Amino acid sequence: MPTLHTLTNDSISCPLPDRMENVNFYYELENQIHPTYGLENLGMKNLGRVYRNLSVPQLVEQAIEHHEGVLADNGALVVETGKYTGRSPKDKFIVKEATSEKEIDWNQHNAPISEEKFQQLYRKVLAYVQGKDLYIFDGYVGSDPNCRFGVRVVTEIAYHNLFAHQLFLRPSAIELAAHQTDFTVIALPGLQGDPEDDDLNSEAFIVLNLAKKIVLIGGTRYAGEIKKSVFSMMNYLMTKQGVLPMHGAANIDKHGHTALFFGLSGTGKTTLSADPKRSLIGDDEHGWSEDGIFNFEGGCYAKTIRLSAEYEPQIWAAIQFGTILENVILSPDNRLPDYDDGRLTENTRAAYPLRYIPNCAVSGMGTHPKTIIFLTADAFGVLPPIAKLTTNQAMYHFLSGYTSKLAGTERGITAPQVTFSSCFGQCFFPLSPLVYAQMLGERLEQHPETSVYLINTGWSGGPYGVGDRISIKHTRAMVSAALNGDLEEVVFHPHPIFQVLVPEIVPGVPKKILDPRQAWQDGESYDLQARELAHRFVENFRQFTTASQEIIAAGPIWE
Ligand SMILES: Nc1ncnc2c1ncn2[C@@H]1O[C@H](COP(=O)(O)OP(=O)(O)O)[C@@H](O)[C@H]1O
Ligand SMILES: C=C(OP(=O)(O)O)C(=O)O
Ligand SMILES: [Mn+2]
Repeated sequence: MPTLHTLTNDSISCPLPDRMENVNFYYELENQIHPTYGLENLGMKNLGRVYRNLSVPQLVEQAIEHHEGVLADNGALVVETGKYTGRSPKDKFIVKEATSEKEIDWNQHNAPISEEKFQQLYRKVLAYVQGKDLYIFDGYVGSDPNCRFGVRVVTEIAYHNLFAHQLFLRPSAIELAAHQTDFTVIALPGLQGDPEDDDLNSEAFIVLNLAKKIVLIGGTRYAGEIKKSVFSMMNYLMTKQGVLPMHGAANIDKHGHTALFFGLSGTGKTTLSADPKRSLIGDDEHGWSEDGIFNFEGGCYAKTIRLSAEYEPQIWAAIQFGTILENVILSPDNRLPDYDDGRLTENTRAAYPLRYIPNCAVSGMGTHPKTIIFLTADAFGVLPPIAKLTTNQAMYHFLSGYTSKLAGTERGITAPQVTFSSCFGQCFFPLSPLVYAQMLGERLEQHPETSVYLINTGWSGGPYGVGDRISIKHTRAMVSAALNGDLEEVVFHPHPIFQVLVPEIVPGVPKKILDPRQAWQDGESYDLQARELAHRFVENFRQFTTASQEIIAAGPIWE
């Protein structure tokens, strides 16, 4: 009996014997049975089966058939990513060629690789895929129809294709038939690079070729690399369209007021933007154009460590059939996820489409933001949990990007590590932070009604190890107050060191928490720690030699 998937001779319009002499016919026939969907244009030959835009159930079936994962009792597909359970920034490279050489801000985040080494790696890719089954996802990034790019994601494993299907924008049948690729991601976790021969840092590689519009990923199964390399590509391409690309979440209320939440990984973009009182536009990557803001993606990638139905009910409920759970441990008793188990990593993740969040903004678009929130996880525990920023302070803090890298998201980070990450995500931005900062400045000038807040979702009452992480409950109360106008009548006082404006009261938040000095047992230790952080801010800001005096003066007072 033929299996469901096998085409029989009967299903081919012309029976074989009459066309035996026609060599082309065999090619066509082969192509009908095993279509390659244009992969030969990438130089890929002698492939196995190529699947394009399979449905969610088909991809889940394939993943299970190939032992990539198992189903949890809540319906999610649970996979393990092996050695790499987070992003590996040291393994990311940008090909240095005539154009990128001039445009890219070459620094520790944007490391170069030669064109020659890229070609060599590409030849390895072509050799590696021979005889292999591959999955294609053809879709889009950019929810604004005027600002979208066709993306093709070619993957070796089914769950990576499901990830692309859930995270990016899916085409309708008509769009799929006319799909054009603007850039391509090829993810082959089984292909390991050779650090010496290929000029890499390890066996893992994420190589962006901006000129050829190709991303090569190998040696790592962590799906976040697919998402964030597409983001890096967007952060390069969008500026050319006059769109400010942003590492931030967005949601909108019923009056059409949009809020943006900038923040480095782990600071709370996904958690706080999923708010039952507001419609989620997107949890991670947006563009700000002349018309308003729009999501680049069509799905979310939430952290699930210690996830609770009480504090993150929407994310909890989004974990269902079609969702991918990465590195989450299943309880052997009931096959339900044990979100408290960080045995494989602290960076356990759930990937699901936006529409799994009730009341989401399906268009993925919003108005010009009324409120902008910069999220920071302060491991020193000295920044106020909420403060209002003047425009110059907003520019200062956007360029500084002070926060902590939290455990797990990046390889090698096991405890909060203080960092200054410009634009709250410097590792994803190929151009100089000044380019993005200038675009933000222009927008803030055009929209003077926009309020900007700095919210510390990190520590309070002492540094990491001594103080506690501010509770989600209190942070949510502060976010709500900032978004629903509750703070408009409140009196603000400038912080003596950081100068940012601290509100006297926030409904639902104890006064003691609002003043960070009061939250510490010993005020003098607080002052010392706060001054140390202020010093770091000032030292870090020295790199921005072209920033205006007003912006420089908006930073913390150190002497
Ligand atoms: N006060 C807080 N605000 C936001 N998130 C918090 C807070 N305290 C703890 N968390 C936890 O921190 C993590 C924030 O992660 P996430 O929202 O995914 O960050 P991002 O999307 O910015 O990478 C979640 O695991 C959340 O449960
Ligand atoms: C996927 C990531 O994004 P975030 O943690 O910002 O949600 C990441 O940084 O790897
Ligand atoms: Mn997130």
